[in-house]
Amino acid sequence: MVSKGPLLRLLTAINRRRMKLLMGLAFVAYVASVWGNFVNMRTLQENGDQKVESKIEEAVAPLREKIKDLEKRKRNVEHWIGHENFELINHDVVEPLYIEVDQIYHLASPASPPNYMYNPIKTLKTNTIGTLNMLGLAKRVGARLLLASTSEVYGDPEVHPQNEDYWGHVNPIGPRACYDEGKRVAETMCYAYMKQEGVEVRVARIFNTFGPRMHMNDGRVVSNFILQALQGEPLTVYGPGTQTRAFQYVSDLVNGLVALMNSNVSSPVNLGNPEEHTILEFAQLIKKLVGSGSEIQFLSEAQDDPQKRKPDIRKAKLLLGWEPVVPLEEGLNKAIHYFRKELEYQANNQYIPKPKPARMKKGRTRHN
Ligand SMILES: O=c1ccn([C@@H]2O[C@H](COP(=O)(O)OP(=O)(O)O[C@H]3OC[C@@H](O)[C@H](O)[C@H]3O)[C@@H](O)[C@H]2O)c(=O)[nH]1
Repeated sequence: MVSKGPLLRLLTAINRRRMKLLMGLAFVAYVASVWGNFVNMRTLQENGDQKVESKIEEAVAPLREKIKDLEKRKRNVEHWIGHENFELINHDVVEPLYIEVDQIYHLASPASPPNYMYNPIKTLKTNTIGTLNMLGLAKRVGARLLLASTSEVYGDPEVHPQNEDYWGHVNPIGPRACYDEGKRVAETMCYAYMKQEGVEVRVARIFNTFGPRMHMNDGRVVSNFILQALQGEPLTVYGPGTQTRAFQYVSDLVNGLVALMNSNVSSPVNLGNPEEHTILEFAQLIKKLVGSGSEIQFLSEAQDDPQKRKPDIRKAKLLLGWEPVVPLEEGLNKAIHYFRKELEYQANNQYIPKPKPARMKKGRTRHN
């Protein structure tokens, strides 16, 4: 999810050859995580079905779907492919990377709770070994590194709204810990490299963000509710829906990341929209904007789900001159439009297994 404006402005401002590699690296994150999921899926399918020959076709079908997912993710950057200053590199940040860059936007990591919990060890490796590799690269080539940290470093907060001085309230062995603690130690690594090696670091604590080009299976609340509302399915609220979140539109986030990268602020900065809603209010708003007759269904509460979250963005306003400008409903309408198109795209590009030909046995047709 990128906004053309600030990135293109940036392209012209910085050495073109090196910038090209930076752009590639920025997308490594996302390609690596999709690729990781693809490989996991392949391993699971191979292990689960190897004994039963007749099940192979069945096992391969979801894999084919996954390959299509990978292609779909490539659609997120297709408008950049062919641009003279853009290069897409397929690389897992858990492995060292040797390239020449000026700036590194280190965005690698799944960010959706069901995705980062799906393979917690890989989430930990990406945020720990991956961050060490990116810091090592920054040190070697003298690049500045921006870490995409998260509001989840505040855990289930006891301070509201959350400002950057708050140390957080995280369960270190809970289901979210792979991400929360992974990002916390990633921040620690940034400041160790800054103090010991003089690496220039920027740390953005990103609050809930949404927008076009999210994955249909992302699993976070915005995409879930919109897709459910568009398909007339119940909107699944976890727990009573009294927990709160504040959602920012993706272009605001991108502007904030670019402003932070090019600032002289090395301490962590919250980037988020402080307009806070309960999840139940949010479900009702999405139903209204979609014009959907879907029910609201209450499911059991997610373990360690933060009960309140709202960014204090005074620091970003003061030091970066940044604040979100896209109103929630305007952003949601853009996301609704995108997901409507994605559903149409999916309907027209589905993998449909070929029907098996009917076999003849003793003169009569047998259907399998
Ligand atoms: O279908 C759903 C999905 C989610 N929810 C609830 O909606 C709230 C928001 O859930 P999301 O999964 O969208 O995201 P969370 O706020 O839990 O985590 C996010 O925090 C900020 C970022 O760093 C990450 O994008 C992500 O970890 C939670 O209370 C969750 O329980 C539902 O009620 N129904």
